[in-house]
Amino acid sequence: MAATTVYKYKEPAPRVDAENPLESMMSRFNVAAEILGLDEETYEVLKAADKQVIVHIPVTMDNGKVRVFEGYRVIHNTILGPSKGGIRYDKNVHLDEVKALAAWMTWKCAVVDIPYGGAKGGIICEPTKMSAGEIERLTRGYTLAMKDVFGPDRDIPAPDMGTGPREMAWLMDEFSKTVGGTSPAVVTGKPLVMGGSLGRTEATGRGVMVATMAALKTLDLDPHNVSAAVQGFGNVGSWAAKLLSEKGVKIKGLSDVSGAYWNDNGIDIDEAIAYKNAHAGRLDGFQGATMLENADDLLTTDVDVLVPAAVEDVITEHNAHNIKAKLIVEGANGPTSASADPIINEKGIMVVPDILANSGGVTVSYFEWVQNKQGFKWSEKMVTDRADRIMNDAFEKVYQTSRKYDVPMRIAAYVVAIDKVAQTYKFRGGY
Ligand SMILES: NC(=O)C1=CN([C@@H]2O[C@H](COP(=O)(O)OP(=O)(O)OC[C@H]3O[C@@H](n4cnc5c(N)ncnc54)[C@H](O)[C@@H]3O)[C@@H](O)[C@H]2O)C=CC1
Ligand SMILES: O=C(O)CCC(=O)C(=O)O
Repeated sequence: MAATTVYKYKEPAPRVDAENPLESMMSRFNVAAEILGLDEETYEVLKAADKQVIVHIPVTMDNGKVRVFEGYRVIHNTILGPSKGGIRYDKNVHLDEVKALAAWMTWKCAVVDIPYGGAKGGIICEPTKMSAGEIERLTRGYTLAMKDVFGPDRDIPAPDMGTGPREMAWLMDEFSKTVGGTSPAVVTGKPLVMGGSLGRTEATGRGVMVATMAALKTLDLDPHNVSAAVQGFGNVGSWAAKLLSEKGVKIKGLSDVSGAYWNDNGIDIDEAIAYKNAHAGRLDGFQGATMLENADDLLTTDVDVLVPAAVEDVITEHNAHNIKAKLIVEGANGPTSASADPIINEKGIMVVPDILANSGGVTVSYFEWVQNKQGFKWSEKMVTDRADRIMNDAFEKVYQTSRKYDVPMRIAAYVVAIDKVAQTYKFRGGY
C-alpha cells in the first residue's frame, strides 16, 4: 500500500514590503476627489471594488501530486464599459495588490478615453519554476473557475507580469469550450495567428516611449542628449528601452530579477534583448555592461530619465531623496508609493504616472477587441498611428489639467479619470 503523505502546516512567508499599493492608490484618489468636489455617494461608489472573486485551483503537477493554487479576479468598476485588465502570475500576488491594480485599470481606461471599466487578476504561483504543462493546466483551471466572470462584453482579461500570448491562447480556448464556439474577443494579447493584434506585444513599451518624448518636450530636453535607466526587462521594460534608444536616448542602466547592469557609454539594447531571449528571459551573465553591486542603486544612478517597469513600491520615502533623474516615466503599475510623492514633488521631478504612461498596452488591447468583434484585421500602421495619437492626446489633457489645478501630473491623471467616470455615473444613474 502506498504511504500516505502527512499534511504539515507551513506558515506563509510574511510580506517583506511594508507598502500597500491599495493605500497608495486610495491616497491619490482622495486628493483628486477633493479637487473635484466629489459628492459622498459618488465617492463611495467609485472607491470600492464592485466584485472580488477568490478561487482555489487544483492542478496535477508533473510529479503526479495535486497542488492547489489561489487565484483572484477583482472587478473594480464597470461604469464606462466591460471590465478590462491583465492577469498576473507571481509568488507575491496578494488581494490588496489585485484590488489596487483593478482600480488603476478603471482610471487608466478613463484617462485614454476607451470604453472599458477596470479589473485585474492574479494567481499566487512561480511560473519560472513550473513546466509549460503545469502552467497550461493552471491557466485552464483558472479560466473554468472564472467562466461566469469573463466574457467578451463582461470582463476581458489580458497579459500582465508572468503571462503572455501563450497563456492568453489557452484562456481563449478553454473559455470557448464553455460557450461552445470560438470566442476570440474574450481575451486580448493573443498570438497573432488566433486574433491577436499587430502591435500589441510592443504596445505598452511604445506608449512609454511616446509619453517620454512628450514629457521631454515640455522639459525642453533633446532625446539625443538624454540618458536613462530602465528597471525590469520583460515585455514593458525591454520594448521601452529599445524604442527609447531608437529615439536617441542613451540607456545606461538596465535591471531584471537577476540584478542591475550599467554601461556609462550606453547599453546596446538589441544585444541585451538577444541575450535575454537566449537565456530564459534573464540578463545574468550579460557582457555588454557591468553588474551593479546593489541592484536597488539603479534607481538612484545619475541619469535624466528613470523608467521603473517591473513591480510596485520600488520608489519609496527611503530612496526618493536620492533620485537624480529629472523625469520618471512609470512603465510598471504602482512603482512609486504614496509616501514618496511629497519628496519627488519637492525635488521638482516630473512624473508621468502609471495610469497614463503604461496605457498604450490596454489601448492596443482595445483595438484587438474591436478587430475581433469586426472580424477584420487592421494594419500595423493603423494600430500604431491610432495608439500614438491616443497617447499624445491623453498626455496633453493630463498636462493641461496639471497646469489648471497646479498639481503634479499624477494627481492630474486621477482628476481626468475620476471626473470622466463620475460624470458617466451621474448620467447612467440607476444604482
Ligand atoms: N504587459 C503589459 O502589457 C503591461 C504591463 N504593465 C506593468 O508593467 C510591469 C511589468 O510587466 P511586464 O513587462 O508585462 O512583465 P514581465 O513578466 O514581462 O517582466 C517583468 C520584468 O521585471 C523583472 N523584475 C521582477 N522583479 C523585479 C525587481 N524587483 N527588480 C527588477 N526587475 C524585476 C523581471 O525579471 C522581468 O524582466 C508590471 O507592473 C505590469 O503590471 C502595465 C501595463 C501593461
Ligand atoms: O491589455 C490590457 O487589457 C490590460 C493590460 C494591463 O493589465 C495593464 O494595463 O495594467
